[in-house]
Order: sequence, then structure tokens, then C-alpha cells
Amino acid sequence: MSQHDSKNRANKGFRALASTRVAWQRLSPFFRGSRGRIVLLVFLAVTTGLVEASVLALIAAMTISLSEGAASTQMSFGPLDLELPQPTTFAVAISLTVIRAVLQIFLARVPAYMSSRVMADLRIQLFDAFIKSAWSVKTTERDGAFQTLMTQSITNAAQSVIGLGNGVTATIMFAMMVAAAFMQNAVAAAVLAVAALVLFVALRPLSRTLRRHAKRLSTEAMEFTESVQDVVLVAEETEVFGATPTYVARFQDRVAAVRQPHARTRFLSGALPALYQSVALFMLVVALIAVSVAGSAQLAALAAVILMLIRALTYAQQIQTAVTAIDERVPFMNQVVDALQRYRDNPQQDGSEELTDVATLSLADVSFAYRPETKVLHDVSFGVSKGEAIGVVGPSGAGKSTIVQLLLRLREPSSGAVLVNGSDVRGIKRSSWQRKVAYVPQTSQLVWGTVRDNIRFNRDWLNDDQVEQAARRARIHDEIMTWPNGYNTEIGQRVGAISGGQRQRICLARALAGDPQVLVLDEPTSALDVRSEDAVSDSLHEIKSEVLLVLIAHRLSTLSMCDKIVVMVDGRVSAIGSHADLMEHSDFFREVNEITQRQNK
Ligand SMILES: Nc1ncnc2c1ncn2[C@@H]1O[C@H](COP(=O)(O)OP(=O)(O)OP(=O)(O)O)[C@@H](O)[C@H]1O
Repeated sequence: MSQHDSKNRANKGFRALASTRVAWQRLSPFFRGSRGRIVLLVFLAVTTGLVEASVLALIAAMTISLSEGAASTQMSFGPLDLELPQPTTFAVAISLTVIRAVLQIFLARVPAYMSSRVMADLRIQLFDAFIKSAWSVKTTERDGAFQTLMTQSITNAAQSVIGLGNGVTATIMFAMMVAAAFMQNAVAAAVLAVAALVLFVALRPLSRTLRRHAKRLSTEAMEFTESVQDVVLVAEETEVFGATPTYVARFQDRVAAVRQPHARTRFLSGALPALYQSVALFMLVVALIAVSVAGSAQLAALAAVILMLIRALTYAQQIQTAVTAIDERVPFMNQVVDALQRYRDNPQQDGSEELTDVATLSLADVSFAYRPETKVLHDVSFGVSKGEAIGVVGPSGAGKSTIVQLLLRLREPSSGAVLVNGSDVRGIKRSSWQRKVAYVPQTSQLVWGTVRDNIRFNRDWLNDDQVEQAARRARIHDEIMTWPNGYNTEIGQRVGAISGGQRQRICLARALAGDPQVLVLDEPTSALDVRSEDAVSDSLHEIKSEVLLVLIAHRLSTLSMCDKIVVMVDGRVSAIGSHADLMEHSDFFREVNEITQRQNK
């Protein structure tokens, strides 16, 4: 062998080792904490195999002795030669079958528990990884994709664990049966073992085809779930504009796209084990021919060997079924692993300092780009102190919401920094910052649950008094008390009983409930009638001295309480000052003011 050859072989070996490691790294999320169960499974399978082989040998020997009218059963099992009286033989056979039944129950139980643990574990891992991933990753996740991962993909992945458990059991049982048959008749067992292996390899291309169709199915199923999600999301618009033929046709295309890979996957996963079974019977006949060619065999041994080989073939078929079940689900497992990797590769950045009080908050020469080539903020600088309110105005697309995302630490500046008490906010512990900051978005999201749940929003440390106090400050308490169950009234995203204005005030109460020191409001009064707007403005005036307020506004009325206003144009600070200053220096501000005056006339 040349040096080059041996080097090549070493490389190949190394690559195989590396790829096994990669494969295991991909699979390990599915089996974390299941090692003990896998060992138990192997132990149970070996024991069951031994018991089953003994029962089969016993049945064969009993059949022969009964047909000969003998008072005892003679049997040889490898080096072991036994002669037992008939009643003892029956008792032993019955005991062994009972033991086998009990072992089989445990054998079925272990993969089921392993799979349910994997399912729960994966769901927790995926949820945790998603929650801890950067905002930029969360926002790029398509609607419905996370739901599909959590339900369909993880269920399939967990099913594949059952497939794996069954595969391991069947492989061990197959090996035990062949080994037992080997002791009885080496020729027949050898022929069968080799033939089963050859057949298994011969069917691999079909298995690979199955995996290809399964991959397409997993992708199409994901797209389908997303489009189903859309049907509900845009139900109102569809009702109003009418379901156009294009919309209906597109949905039908999605349904059709799932149908074909679904049919092919189901067909192949049914056909493969069935095909295996038919060819296996053929192989059994071949094994017997081999026995007859090899010479005479003892009758009892031959009967036992036939029974063992039939059982071995059943296990071989179960291996094929398990491999098919895993092949079919590999694409779903990959979806889960890819998502886990995507979330974990992009974690939220965190600082280490605790924050006690927020005295000042500022942006210092902040630039930001969503995509490397297009900056949307250019050297933005402004600041605000405790007890002050600052307004941010500007035309659509000027960068106001981007500023909010930077203040909330959802995104990080490309250059410059957001400073808290003069220090970079990135140095502060995220949880510490979150306790100090509250936010009311432009479109308020309610969650399924009671009014109280919506205001508390999973912050268990807030008691009922704090929830109620916040509702009072958001000027929604009196209305809540008129609802059928007060704070226990069930509300959710689609409950019609809640008006847009009420929803906005519930979200304001949610923001106020944690006693924030920084309050960021994105057009907080957009859905309110003039009376509610007045009431909320009064409330904000009340708390202004205790907090640091940042108000994003399209309407100048919202800005009446602001000490200074930043005018943003094209991602730059175009002017900054009081209302009076801006009337003098900012064209945009004057223009908006004139329009507002005209509208109010
Ligand atoms: N996720 C994103 N990916 C890429 N570009 C974005 C993203 N979000 C916003 N932009 C772009 O950044 C710029 C600033 O958007 P931003 O939402 O901050 O403006 P805005 O002043 O809040 O607008 P509006 O008043 O209409 O809400 C816009 O050109 C917008 O197209």
C-alpha cells in the first residue's frame, strides 16, 4: 500500500469520524437526558430476545415430543442438553411467555416515555432559545413558522424517537434470533442474516427517495401552515374586499403542493416494509433450500430454526419500518435543529451592571442600518432628564420607530451609543433595564386572558392593588368596573367588546403597572376620542415628574406636555427645541402646525 493510499484512507476515516460527530451533534438535542433510558432499552431487548429464543426452542421440542407421544421433552440449546418431564416443560413455557409479555410492555413503554420527554424538552429548548435570541432574528421569523416548529416539526421529531427505540429493539431482537438459530443450524441462519442485510442495502435507494419526498413535504407543510395563518390574520380585509379568484386559487395551489409529497411519502412508507416482508418470505424458502443442500438436520432443531427465522424476519421488517419512520421524519428534525442553531447563534447581548435610578437618557452620535448598505439613522444626538418629556416628530420613514427600538434595546446602534446616566446602556444587565423601562406601542397587543392578566402581563411580582392603581392612572378603571366580571373579564386580540381606545388604555396601564422610570410611548393617544385623550394627557402630566418620558408623535396635540421636541427628517435630527423654538426654526414643524390649525378650525 502506497503512502498516498494510507494517507487517503486515514483522511477518509477522519472524515467519517468527523461526520459521525456532526451527526451526533445534530441529534444530541433529541436525546439529552435519555442515556439511562437507552441503556435500559438495550438491556430489556437483550433479555426479551433470550426469553423469546428459549420459548421458541421449547415449543419446537415440545411439538416433536408430543407428536412422538413421549413423556418428556428433549431439547438441545447450543452446548446445553436438557430432558424435562412434560408438565415441567409446559410450566416453564408458560412462565417464559408471561415473562416475555411483561418485558414487551416495558419495551413499548421506554420509547414512548423517551419520545414524550424529547417532545417536552425540545419545546422548552426552542422556546428558551427563541426568547433569548436577538430581536433582529425574531422579527425575520415568518408568521406561523414558529408555531409550525413547535407543533408539527417537534411532534414529528418526537415520533422519530419512537422509531429509533423500536429500531434499536428490533435490531437487538433480530440479532438474538439469528444467533439462537445459528446455534441450532448454522447454514440456515447464515443464509438468512446475509440475505436480510443484502435486502436492507438494496432497499436503501427507495428509503432515500422517501426522505427526499419527506423533505419536500416538511417545507410545503410549513408554507401551508403559514398561509392558513394568513387566512385568519386578514379575515377582516378578505371579508370586506371579497375573496378574489387569485386568492382562492393561491390557497388551492398551497393545498395541492402538500398533497403530492404527502401521497408519495405515505405510499413509500407503507410499501417499503410490505416489500421487505414479501422478499423476506422468499428468503426463508432460500434458507431452507440451503439446509437441504447442506445435508440432514435434526427434526427438533429444524423446527426451532424455522420458528426463529420467521421471528427474525418479523424483526427485520420492524427494523425496515423503523428506518422508514426515521427517514420520513429527518427533515422535520432538521427544521428543529436549524431553528435552534439560528436562535442560539444570534443571542441577545447582555451587560452586567445593575441599574438603580435613571437620571438621564441620551443618544450620542447614533447611526443605525438595518442592512449594511443603507443607514436609516445618521449621527443622532439628543438627551432627556428625569422629570422631563421629550417628543420625537418627523415624516413617515424618518426613523422614529427605529429610535424607539434602540431605546428599548431591541436593536443596537451601528455606531455611537445610547447612554443611561452617561454610561453605555449595553453595559447594563438587560433584566435590570427592563424593570426600569416601559413601552406603549402604536398597535397594542392584547393576550388571551382576563383584563388583570393583560395588565399584569406575566410579571408575578405585581399585586392586584398595583394592577388596579395602574388602570386608574391610565383612566380605564371606571370602564373596567362596568364590564361583566370587572378585572376578571376575559379579553383577547379578537374580542369585539373592547374598543381601540380601551385597548390602548389597557396597554398604557400595563406600561404604568411596573412603576417605570423611563416611559416610551409611540403615539399613545392615536385611538382615543378627545375626552379620553384629555384624561390620558392629564394622567401623563401627573406622572411626568417621576419619570423620563419619550413620546413619538404624529399629531402636535400629543406633544403639548413635551419640554423639548426633536424633529427627525431622513434619519437626521433636523431641529431640536421647545414648541416656540421650533415654530421659529423648523420648516417641517411649522408646516405640521399649520395643517393642525387648519384641521382644528
Ligand atoms: N425591519 C426593517 N428592515 C429594513 N428596513 C427597515 C426596517 N424597519 C424600518 N426600516 C426602514 O427604516 C427607515 C425608518 O423607519 P422607521 O420605521 O423608523 O420610520 P418612522 O419614522 O417610525 O415611520 P412611521 O412614522 O411611518 O412609522 C424606513 O426607511 C424603513 O423603510
